[in-house]
Amino acid sequence: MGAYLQGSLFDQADTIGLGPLHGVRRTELRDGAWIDVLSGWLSGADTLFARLATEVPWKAERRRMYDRTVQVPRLLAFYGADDALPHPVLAEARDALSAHYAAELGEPFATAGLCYYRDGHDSVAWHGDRTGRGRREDTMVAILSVGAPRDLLLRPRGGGATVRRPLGHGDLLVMGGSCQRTWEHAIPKTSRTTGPRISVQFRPAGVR
Ligand SMILES: O=C(O)CCC(=O)C(=O)O
Ligand SMILES: [Fe+2]
Repeated sequence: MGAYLQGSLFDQADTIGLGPLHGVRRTELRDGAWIDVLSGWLSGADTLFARLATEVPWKAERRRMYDRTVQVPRLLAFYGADDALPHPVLAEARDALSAHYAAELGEPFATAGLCYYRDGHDSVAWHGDRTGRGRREDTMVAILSVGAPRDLLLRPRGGGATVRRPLGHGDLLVMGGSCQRTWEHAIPKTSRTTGPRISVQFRPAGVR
């Protein structure tokens, strides 16, 4: 609670709305991967966090790990290309991203995956989004983060220095190029006191 209230000092706007995308800054990573970052793209992010936290039909999933099933350490929701998103600003965000990256991506963002990290025990382990075409082809995954910041870590698959970007309060990070094939990303657990965070990942059709 303390951390969440402290966080909200950074974003006291009540009105939920998106800024322009032209301030996005690209960082080239090795091996044909890159990330684009825009801090505070969405204003009213803490208000949106509260709406999503209560209104999204969150699912706690279990996954098979070798010979046992384990609880996935975050809550999940998935919206396919034809599903209505849980807040109109998310459709606006998806469409703005599709327009901004149209020439480079060659197709629109279509689906939205949502993750809810309730506290520092929630996390996502090192992975690439490689279930679909991201395994073979360059693509993009755009992440909009609301609520308290958590560190997104990226590291090259072949070994090398880790890149760390704290994301929360309406920040945008886009992973592009070969990022899902040649790099991995994670949201590590943290023992620091941290408020809850929700991330929204926009992906083209056939990328997971
Ligand atoms: O929460 C995030 O920012 C990352 C989530 C993620 O990597 C995924 O769901 O594939
Ligand atoms: Fe991912």
